[in-house]
Amino acid sequence: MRVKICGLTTPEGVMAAANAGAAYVGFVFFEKSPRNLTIEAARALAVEVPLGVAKVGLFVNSDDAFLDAILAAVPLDMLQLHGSESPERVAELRARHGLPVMKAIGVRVADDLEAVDAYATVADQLLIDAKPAPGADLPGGNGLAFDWTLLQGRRWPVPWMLAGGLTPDNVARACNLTGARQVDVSSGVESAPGVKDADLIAAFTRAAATVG
Ligand SMILES: O=C(O)c1ccccc1N[C@@H]1O[C@H](COP(=O)(O)O)[C@@H](O)[C@H]1O
Repeated sequence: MRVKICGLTTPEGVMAAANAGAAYVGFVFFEKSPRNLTIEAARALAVEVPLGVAKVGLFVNSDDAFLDAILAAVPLDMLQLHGSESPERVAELRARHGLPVMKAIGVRVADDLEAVDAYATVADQLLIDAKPAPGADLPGGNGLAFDWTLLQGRRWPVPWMLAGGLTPDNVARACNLTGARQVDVSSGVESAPGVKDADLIAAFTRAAATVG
């Protein structure tokens, strides 16, 4: 089981994630998020991440200038695209930056899964998240789960991660229901929006590790 702890904002949070065995740490570059980082803050965190833990940058419909500025300063290992980027834009960014790209797709009903196939041919990984409520400020990071049974029997040709409303209490059940072998969490390991809790991070990775 591989765990991504997203929305880290402090060195303590980064170390809590690494010590708990996270395979990925996520840094958010989206102004509306309570987890948004400046370039300087992100760089200071990224250089402290232990070797072997992948540093993922989360972007929402970012333009080239913004991505260029971040990537010139912050040593990221993967791009997470969490907006309405088209399959063509995913392919373009993957080629332009030479980094693996993980495309997030929001799901509320079975029909939402139709979009996944188009991205499976251009992205290195897929992230299946809950679709936010209409008018929500954030396209993710809302602590909102979806009906996990929608994923039963689904297979894609690239690795995928499950996200959306995961917590230490529900992550094992979510994985057992969906077959997920990678999970991403933000709100579920926080004591308040944007404030990561080391005990919840450890509890989350422990719970994920119980999945057979
Ligand atoms: O974490 C954020 O602030 C965020 C902002 C904009 C888009 C996505 C964001 N987070 C991602 O959302 C999912 C689910 O998060 P949660 O566990 O339900 O809070 C996850 O993939 C985060 O990486």
